[in-house]
Amino acid sequence: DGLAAPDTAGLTAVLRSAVAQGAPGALARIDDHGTTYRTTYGYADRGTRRAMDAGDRFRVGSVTKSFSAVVLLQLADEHRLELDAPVNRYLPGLLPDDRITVRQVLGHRSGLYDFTYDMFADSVPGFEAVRHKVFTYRELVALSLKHPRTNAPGAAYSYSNTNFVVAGMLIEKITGHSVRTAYENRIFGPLNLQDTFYVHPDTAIPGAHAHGYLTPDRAGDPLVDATEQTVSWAQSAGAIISSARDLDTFYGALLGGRLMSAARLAEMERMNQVDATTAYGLGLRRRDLPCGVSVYGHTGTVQGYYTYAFATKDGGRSMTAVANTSNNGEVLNTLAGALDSAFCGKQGK
Ligand SMILES: CC1(C)S[C@@H]2[C@H](NC(=O)CCCC[C@H](NC(=O)C[NH3+])C(=O)[O-])C(=O)N2[C@H]1C(=O)[O-]
Repeated sequence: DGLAAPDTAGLTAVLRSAVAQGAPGALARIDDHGTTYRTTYGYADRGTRRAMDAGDRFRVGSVTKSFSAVVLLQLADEHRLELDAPVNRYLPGLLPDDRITVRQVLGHRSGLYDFTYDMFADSVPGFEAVRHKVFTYRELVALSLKHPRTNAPGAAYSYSNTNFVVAGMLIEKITGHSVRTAYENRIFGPLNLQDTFYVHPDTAIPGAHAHGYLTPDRAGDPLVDATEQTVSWAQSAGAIISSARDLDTFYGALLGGRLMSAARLAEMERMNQVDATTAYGLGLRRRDLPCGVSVYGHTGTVQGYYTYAFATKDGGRSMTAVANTSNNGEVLNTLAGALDSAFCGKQGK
């Protein structure tokens, strides 16, 4: 594939910087055509001072959106769903505009307002108010519909968690099962993702895991251990738990064409430009790196955890990097450097 060898020293330096900027710890794993690189820095648990381990499980946040999109694209392959059909064909009366289609929802082009803007305007109080709450999908959609749409259906890209709450409703309506069952039967099981779980509404992360620490809005206030939460505000938009090994396996299999037909994968990868270096398809981001390599995957931000999980277009090389803090823009930006180290090598410097 002509890629430069991964710059593992550079990758470790990225993690060290993230810790210097406020993350208690960080981890990264590269799977490159059968060769695995692992690196960690700092702590998984500030209380016990346990060191971060590359095998630690964590909350993946919006990386969940790729899993939800895969299930719906598989249903399209099975002729049980049409991407250009109105959402309201499958969920009559749910949305106030019959023109909003499944494809627009999966591409963040529906115009549905993102209810998390209000929910997390004040980061710590907003989190504490919902960390143990259990929402129904309809309650979350109702929070969105209190606001006008951000754009006419299909007219613009406007990222919104509401879209992937609707995706979860579509999965449950069309399959007749919970999203948990759909994820397990269609992705977790077939790919043997032994570190990957959908435990909503339980709050515990099974097995060895990194604690996640929410950075408060006010400088100097203490970090908040956000590890235990239902993530019910996100569910099919952000509640999956996984590991770097499993996310590398998932995006390697997805981009390697093992989870859906080539035609559906091409639709997932049909991108709308978001800014100079990123684009969005259907539950999938593309990031264009300085060395000319484009990688495909998703980012995740959930209280306590930042995730980058990306792979080359053929799935031959994948990388997952995680810092166990959130609400810290410096750390989020620094962690993006893991992509350059993993896919551009030393030339990425
Ligand atoms: C588009 C994103 C960045 S936001 C979206 C989703 N995460 C959320 O919607 C959580 C937002 C609040 C998280 C919280 N921030 C605040 O409370 C700020 N007041 C924090 O940092 O812990 C996810 O994950 N996506 C990211 C993605 O897709 O990369």
